[in-house]
Amino acid sequence: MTLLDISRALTAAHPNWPGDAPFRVNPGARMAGGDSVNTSELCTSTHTGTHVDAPWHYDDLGERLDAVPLEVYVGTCRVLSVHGSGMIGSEVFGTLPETLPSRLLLNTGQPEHWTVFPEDFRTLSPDFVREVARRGVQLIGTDAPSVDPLTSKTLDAHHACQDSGIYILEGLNLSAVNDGEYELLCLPLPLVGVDGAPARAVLRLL
Ligand SMILES: Nc1ccccc1C(=O)C[C@H](N)C(=O)O
Ligand SMILES: [Zn+2]
Ligand SMILES: [Zn+2]
Repeated sequence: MTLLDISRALTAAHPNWPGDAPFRVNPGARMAGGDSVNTSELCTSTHTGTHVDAPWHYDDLGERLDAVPLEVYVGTCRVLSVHGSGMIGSEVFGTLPETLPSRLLLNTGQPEHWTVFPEDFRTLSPDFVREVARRGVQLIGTDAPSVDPLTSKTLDAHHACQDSGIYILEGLNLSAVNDGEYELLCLPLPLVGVDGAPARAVLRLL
């Protein structure tokens, strides 16, 4: 079985959403220092690297992560390249079939590694979100750090997703993936009561 890892490697140098707590793996016990094992202490924003958003991230009355069914993140998906700049809108509808699998992963051309946080990335127009929902999508994934622009305060694409019954997966690494249909296996950390969580996401060839 071949698995394509589409998660971002989390290194000490992984850049963060501006203002969030920096990603850190601090040393705990060290065998080199006489301890019986090696351990580490993890410090991370829930929105670092490849991660899912729970609706509570952008809606104070929205579901927390533990209320989101895992089935959302596992199953057939389509990977679609939408390289370019600015908002993704109605111009891509013509290239899409009338019926889409439940999961749509957007390859906007982000590189495998971020050395600095990409402040200018492709985002989604609410019209795009509503139209792919109509065609059957229930999860949108993107290789960008967000579905809305960095400075957005209204988070229109996030809310359009919630209104259309679509969940959100962000910060994928699709740099080595061809367009097509795959099985997505994405499992967020089992954190309770939170707004989102880092996830390991892989694609299985169908
Ligand atoms: N940490 C933040 C602080 C302020 C504003 C947004 C964020 C985000 O994490 C955005 C994000 N990755 C998103 O879910 O779209
Ligand atoms: Zn997020
Ligand atoms: Zn988001």
